[in-house]
Amino acid sequence: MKFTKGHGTGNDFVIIEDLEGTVELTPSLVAALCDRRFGIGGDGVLRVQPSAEPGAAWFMDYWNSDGSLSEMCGNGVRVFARYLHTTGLAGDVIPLSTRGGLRTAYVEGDLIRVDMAAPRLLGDSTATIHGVTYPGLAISMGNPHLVCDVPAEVAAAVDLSRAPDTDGSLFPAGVNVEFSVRVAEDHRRMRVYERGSGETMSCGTGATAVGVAALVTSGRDAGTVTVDVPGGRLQVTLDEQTSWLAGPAVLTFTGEIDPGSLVRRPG
Ligand SMILES: N[C@@H](CCC[C@H](N)C(=O)O)C(=O)O
Repeated sequence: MKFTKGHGTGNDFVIIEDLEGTVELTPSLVAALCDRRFGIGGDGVLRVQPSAEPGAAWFMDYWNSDGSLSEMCGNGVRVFARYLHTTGLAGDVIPLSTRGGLRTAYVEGDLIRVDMAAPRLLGDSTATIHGVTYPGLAISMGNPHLVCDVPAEVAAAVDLSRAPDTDGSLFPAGVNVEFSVRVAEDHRRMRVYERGSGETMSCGTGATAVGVAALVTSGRDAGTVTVDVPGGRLQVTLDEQTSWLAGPAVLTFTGEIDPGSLVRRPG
């Protein structure tokens, strides 16, 4: 199986081109591919497939590193677009379909900007870690997020080695939790616990949710927010129609792996 590795601000993916629909991806194969010691390593897998949906030539088949599926992945869209552009499968403007709906990526040199669609505000909720409860704002970016505003020292110290406890009735399929720190008026820094992948160096839908939360909690429905993640810097813009995510996306290496050679991690 041929693959390409890529990342967007450190959120890294194994990209598998499957134009004929012949690759049999399973949750256990995805988990084995994403294992950083027993496999290639990655926060998720992006399978490149032709889209059956009108308006998009390509479908981003996104899988989390534990083998679960998600509706959307913002950095995934940017890396997926970089792959399509670099391999000549697409031009500078790339409409693509995801489980969360159509998105369009724009290749602008080193940056890839994505129309992330309009966010949906789902109301207040909480995340609890080691008995401490953090209030947050629930936002759907196609996939579910909970943005908790915290002081810098809390964000630095919070234990994200396991999933925060969250409201199962609001988030029946789990949630991605962002800990957002105010750096300045339109500047946030965040850490994230991603559903299905654990703590990652970046989350594009999460950064977009953080930017949206920063704007709406200050009474605005439009603006641009810089969001720093452990792996770099993203720009989030909200306007009357939609939200936007911009940042770098790079392909790092290619390779070939025999799925049969992947040994299951013991335990
Ligand atoms: N890293 C992604 C989000 C990936 C999906 C997420 N873990 C989920 O299960 O919803 C991003 O860049 O948005």
